[in-house]
Parts: sequence; C-alpha cells; structure tokens
Amino acid sequence: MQEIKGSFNGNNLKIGIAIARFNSTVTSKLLDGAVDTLVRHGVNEDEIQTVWVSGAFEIPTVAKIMAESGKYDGLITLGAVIRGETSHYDLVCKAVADGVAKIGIETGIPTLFGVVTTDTVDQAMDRAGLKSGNKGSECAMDVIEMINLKKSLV
Ligand SMILES: Nc1c(NC[C@H](O)[C@H](O)[C@H](O)CO)[nH]c(=O)[nH]c1=O
Ligand SMILES: CC(=O)[C@@H](O)COP(=O)(O)O
Repeated sequence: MQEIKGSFNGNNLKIGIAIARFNSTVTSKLLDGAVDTLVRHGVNEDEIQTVWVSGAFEIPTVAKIMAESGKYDGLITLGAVIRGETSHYDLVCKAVADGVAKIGIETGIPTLFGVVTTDTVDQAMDRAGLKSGNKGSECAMDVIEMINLKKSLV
C-alpha cells in the first residue's frame, strides 16, 4: 500500500493570513500562535503576510483575493465569533465557514479555517492559547502539511 503524507517542513513557503479585528483580544493571540508555529517549522517570517479586516464576515472576500493573487502557497483565516443576543452569530458563522471552505476547493490553495465560534469569551480565550490550545497554531501546522501534501500530489 502506498501512503502519501505531507511533511511539516515550512522552508521556502509563502503564507498569507486573513484576520479579523473584531474581538482582537482573542484574534491577536490566534495570530501570535500561528506565526510562532510557522516560524518554528521553518517558515521565514518575512514570507508571512497578514491582512486585517473588520470582522469575520469580511474574511472570505479578502482570503479569496489572496488565494487568486498567486502570492501564497497557503492561507490561514483567523477570527473570533462570539454569540450575542440575536441570531447574528449564526448568520456570521455560516457565512464565514461556507465562504472559507469554498476558497480551497475553488482555487486549490490550501486555506485553513481558524475562526473560533463560541458562546462565551472564556471559551474563545481557551482556544487562543489557554486550556484548549491555540487554533492559530493548529492551523499553522495544518497549512504546512496541506501545502506539502499538494506538492506531492500534483
Ligand atoms: N459579532 C461579531 C462580528 N460581527 C461583525 C461581522 O463580522 C461583520 O464585520 C459585520 O457584520 C459587517 O459586515 N464579527 C466577528 O468577527 N466576531 C463577532 O463576534
Ligand atoms: C456574533 C455577533 O454578531 C454578535 O456578537 C452580535 O451581538 P448581538 O447578537 O447581541 O447583536
């Protein structure tokens, strides 16, 4: 049986990050985790470009532009959608998840979903480096693996 696996070697990779300012106390920690993990796996920090948008809802638009630019081997999207009093949470979450998912499929550029969607601030913070890990760091590992997996498949 032949197994094809992606390595976690980030050397010479160009990574784009689309990140929301909304809940920046959380998203900035996601970014720190992502950049730290990318660099620790060989990505040159000068080859990481971060693009800030207002809120998570704007992420798919910018990420699609980045994917189609040809400048990046892979993308990470980072945001924090925290439930409020209305149904807005559900609409934003679905729009962002659906939008980000299409980017990788439509463009072939590995695009990771690093948007935490939580009921409380504590849950979001827990996933930005506290007891539940750092979603940004997880996406950094996974985008490197996906890029290298793609290289071995095409
Ligand atoms: N409530 C949250 C938002 N809301 C803003 C939207 O993302 C969007 O910017 C606005 O609807 C204008 O298009 N955004 C988050 O990232 N997190 C939230 O909790
Ligand atoms: C995720 C959201 O859009 C939400 O935080 C907005 O809060 P609210 O539903 O109370 O307007």
